[in-house]
Amino acid sequence: MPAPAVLVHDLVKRYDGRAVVDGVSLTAELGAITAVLGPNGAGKTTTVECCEGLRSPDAGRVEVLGLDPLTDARDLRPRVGVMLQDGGLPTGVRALEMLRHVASMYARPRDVGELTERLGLESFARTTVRRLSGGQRQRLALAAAIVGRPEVVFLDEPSAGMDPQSRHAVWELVRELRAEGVGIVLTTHLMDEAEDLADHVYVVDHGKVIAAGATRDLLETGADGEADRTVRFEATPALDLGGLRAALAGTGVPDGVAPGAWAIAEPQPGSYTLTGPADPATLVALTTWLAARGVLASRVTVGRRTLEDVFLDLTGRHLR
Ligand SMILES: Nc1ncnc2c1ncn2[C@@H]1O[C@H](COP(=O)(O)OP(=O)(O)OP(=O)(O)O)[C@@H](O)[C@H]1O
Repeated sequence: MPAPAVLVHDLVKRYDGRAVVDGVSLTAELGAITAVLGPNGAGKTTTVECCEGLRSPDAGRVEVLGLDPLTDARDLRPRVGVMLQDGGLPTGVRALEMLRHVASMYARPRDVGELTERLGLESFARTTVRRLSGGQRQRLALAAAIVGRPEVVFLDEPSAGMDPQSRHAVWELVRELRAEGVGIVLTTHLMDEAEDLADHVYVVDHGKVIAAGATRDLLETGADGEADRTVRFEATPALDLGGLRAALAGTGVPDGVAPGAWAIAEPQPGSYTLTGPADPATLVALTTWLAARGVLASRVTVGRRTLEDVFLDLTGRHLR
């Protein structure tokens, strides 16, 4: 069996005695998109930089294509593409010149013209890197990361600062790389980016993996491991949750259930979750109770978690 694209086992990285990566383990396969999702400062970039050979771990093991990013750096260089968060590009050269130069360093580069068109680089091809906008720099950095046909690509916040059109062009290209068998690891704090793109997600918080799995499983499984039937809705803040709990008693199972069977929470002002034996009568009871108070709920969903919900359920905090 070929080695996975990336294998991280019990990685620890400390700065000034503080573990900013604290025992992270993850596997990213070839031909798949793996997202490392978490809020700012969670340790995503540090983890990925250890995989890129840019930082040395304090403990744990990191392998890329079965090799050590530090001691096998020379072997890995032509096989791995890296897009750094700040672009990491030389600033004095023109955009297209730089891309051509990078392409010339590889044995079998992609067609620079085609890549330029796909990522909309023509409009700033002759502009020096220093004068590019953040989004333009990101697109150029992506082109430079993949022009050498790498087997593994690391993308750190790939669509940060991009307009929606560029973002979709980037996502499209990333999906194509996957279809070609490339292993893609991306860090992001954008839950829609992870949901739309990733086959596997690792949710990281305070240097630890707090949830991991196939994206679909994470979204469909509740905190208790059963199929998620949590009812979520938004409405005016500070509703009387005791009153709502009483109204819901008697819905949910044929013989009725005790009020205590429902866990009702308002994790953020105006955002509510009802966890319990949801059935069709639950929604009737909920909306009837709200209507009696003149409250119009929005975003009423049943069992449709987003990655934001996953994070909120686990930490009680929003991702951003
Ligand atoms: N060279 C460094 N020296 C000291 N602390 C650092 C260094 N690099 C990162 N940190 C700290 O480590 C923590 C994790 O940073 P990291 O960049 O890995 O997080 P992140 O999840 O990628 O966040 P972001 O999305 O903001 O980049 C942060 O608290 C950061 O301030």
